[in-house]
Amino acid sequence: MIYTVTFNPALDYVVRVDHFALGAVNRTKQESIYYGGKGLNVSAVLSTLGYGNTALGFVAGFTGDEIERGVKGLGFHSDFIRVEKGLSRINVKLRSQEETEINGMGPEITGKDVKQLFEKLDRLTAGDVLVLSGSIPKSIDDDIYERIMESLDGRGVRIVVDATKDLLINVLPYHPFLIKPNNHELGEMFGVTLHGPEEIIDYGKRLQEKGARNVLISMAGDGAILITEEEEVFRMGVPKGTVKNSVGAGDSMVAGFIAGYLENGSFKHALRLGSAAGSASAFSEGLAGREDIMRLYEELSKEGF
Ligand SMILES: Nc1ncnc2c1ncn2[C@@H]1O[C@H](COP(=O)(O)OP(=O)(O)O)[C@@H](O)[C@H]1O
Ligand SMILES: O=P(O)(O)OC[C@H]1O[C@](O)(COP(=O)(O)O)[C@@H](O)[C@@H]1O
Repeated sequence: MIYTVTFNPALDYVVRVDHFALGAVNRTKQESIYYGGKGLNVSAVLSTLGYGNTALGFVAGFTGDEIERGVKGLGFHSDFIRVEKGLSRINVKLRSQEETEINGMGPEITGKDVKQLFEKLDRLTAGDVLVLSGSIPKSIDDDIYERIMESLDGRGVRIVVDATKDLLINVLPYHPFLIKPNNHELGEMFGVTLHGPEEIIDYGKRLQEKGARNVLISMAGDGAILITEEEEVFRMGVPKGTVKNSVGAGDSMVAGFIAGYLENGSFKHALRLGSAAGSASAFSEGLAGREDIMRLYEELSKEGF
């Protein structure tokens, strides 16, 4: 089975404003709401690609009710824990001259709530895949992903972590199967700004030295670099297309990578399917559909990637 965990699900409120002006009244030209949060996006794209999975996580308040109701239509099974204090987030994604995001804090999760999550995770067995994705609410210590990995250590569960800073650094000694920082997040972890592929590969390898098995570094419109546990380095470009909304591109890439790897165990195929899914979502208003992903997969193959 594949499980995803989203500590901080969200309603993504995507608004388009012509020439956004700070400190003035702006009016939207277009607005949409999506069910978001990194793990939920991974769950949705996995199910689009034919991989059934269960989304775990925490929801609260009326926004949490709506997330719980809405994801029922996205093709995966959900098993959320309802928490009492606070609200699930509404994350604002402002589309104007530039893409600006305001991501909320999320509800208050107690020790009792976290215990319930550990009970659910205790069902995982050898061969299962677990995706730990996204930020955590302020009420939780940033060793939580590490504690989850520690509790599953030795069970043969493949764990994928898509998080930033300490949340990610702390899990590395537990040998996650895959981590997916973007190039900016990779630089931030080491307090540097990275220029060019050589530096990115160098710093990616440092994460491997700290324990990660496979490191996938996404670089938005510049594609991605994969450093595998077999000491191979693959580079991937992007297909042609017009970006409509890049929210969820990284999550789609993670889902495509997992689906591709589970299909035949090939890292090259996983990277290509992950990249096709990432770009297909960047070229869509919401998350990508299967047809678009497969079309871009063929395009990347034809271009020799
Ligand atoms: N502007 C874009 N054009 C084409 N593909 C893109 C674009 N933005 C993202 N992608 C695809 O999605 C992947 C993940 O996007 P990225 O923005 O790096 O992730 P994140 O959202 O985690 O920061 C990229 O590696 C690329 O394959
Ligand atoms: O948990 P975080 O880091 O605040 O991110 C949450 C946001 O990430 C997203 O899952 C999108 O992530 P990506 O653009 O990195 O794929 C949004 O749906 C959500 O609003």
